[in-house]
Amino acid sequence: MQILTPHVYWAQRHGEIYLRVELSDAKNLDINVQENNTLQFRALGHGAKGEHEYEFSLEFLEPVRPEINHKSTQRQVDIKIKKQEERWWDRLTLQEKKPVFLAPDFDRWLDESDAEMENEIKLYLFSYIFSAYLGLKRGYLFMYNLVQFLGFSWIFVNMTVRLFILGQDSFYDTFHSTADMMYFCQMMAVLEVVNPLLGLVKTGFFPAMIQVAGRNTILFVIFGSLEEMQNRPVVFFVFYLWSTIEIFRYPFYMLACIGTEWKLLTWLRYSIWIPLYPLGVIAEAVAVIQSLPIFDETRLFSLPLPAVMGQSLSFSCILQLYLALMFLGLFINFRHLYKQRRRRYRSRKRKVH
Ligand SMILES: CCCCCCCCCCCCC[C@@H](O)CC(=O)SCCNC(=O)CCNC(=O)[C@H](O)C(C)(C)COP(=O)(O)OP(=O)(O)OC[C@H]1O[C@@H](n2cnc3c(N)ncnc32)[C@H](O)[C@@H]1OP(=O)(O)O
Repeated sequence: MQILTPHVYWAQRHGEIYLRVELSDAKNLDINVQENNTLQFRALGHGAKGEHEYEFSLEFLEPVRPEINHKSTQRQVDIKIKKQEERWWDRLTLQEKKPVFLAPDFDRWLDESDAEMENEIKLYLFSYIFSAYLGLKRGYLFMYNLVQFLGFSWIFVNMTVRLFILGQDSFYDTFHSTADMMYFCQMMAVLEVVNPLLGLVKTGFFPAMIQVAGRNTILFVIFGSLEEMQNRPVVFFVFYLWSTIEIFRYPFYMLACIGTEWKLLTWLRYSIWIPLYPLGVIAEAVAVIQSLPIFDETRLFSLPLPAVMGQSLSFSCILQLYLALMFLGLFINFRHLYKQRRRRYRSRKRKVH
């Protein structure tokens, strides 16, 4: 079979070369850049001389990257090649005389200043979109933190006022007076697991997951589903410890969203977890332990077992396993928060010197 050369049209930008090969329904494409910076093209297709094998080679003026992007359509083969260095070329090939099969692709053609203008427009658009994204992200995070701050502040103030007015009696109806708001805040807190997954915040996924899953187990499974637990003093201690940290953490994040920092607030965010976290886990553990006999008695959430193994597995067995997990979770998050604290104060010291 006779080997022919197709018509090839070219255009460039600062970073890439575009080739349009006039071959319809091209098959068996073999396109590569060889070590001598030469593009080798071979394909079977329908060109100016009908259905044939067509081939050509082009030695480029300057080095190009070996990887090639190409697409064969019913009408043509489009090839995109990246230049090794982003620079405008005076011509396409090393040889000064233009190969006869090669011509400018006027559909894509731009001269150097037009290409620069195109780059500037792209850059402008990119920075516009990027700053719009940053604005949206900041707005969303600010609103999220504000809503959580207001929610937890409401819980904290409500509990504090009731404690002052009713004294120890307030321990017994914490759940009925604050549970709706706590449900709302803790459901919203699921976004704290989603945010790092979407790359919106730098928080680690696992520490956030442990925090949210841990609290929601206590709130929805232990307190929410067992009426017998709802008027116990342990609810007061759990809710009070949770809201105490959050009324400092969320305003700290809000200020970070607008690029501000209050030293005292930062210190509180990165310090009060040291006593609060272990106390929180102890309070949560007490709640779990108190719920065990209730789950045994009511058989709520018990898992049916095959007849040979007995009637059913009490949910309290799963909660006993969860108790061990809680201390593992405490260890992981304590270490995480300790590292965050060190990172924060070490980087501050470095900036001062
Ligand atoms: C795998 C299955 C697990 C199953 C779970 C079973 C185990 C259960 C164990 C449960 C134990 C939990 C007990 C707990 O519930 C008890 C208590 O809470 S008691 C009260 C005391 N608690 C605390 O002090 C913990 C408070 N919580 C947290 O601090 C966070 O939730 C935590 C994820 C633990 C850590 O926070 P983070 O990693 O986010 O640290 P940073 O604050 O330093 O943030 C890092 C950077 O991200 C930016 N960021 C983060 N979030 C936001 C936001 N919402 N808006 C804006 N910016 C945000 C932040 O500014 C930092 O940026 P930069 O580094 O630039 O400063």
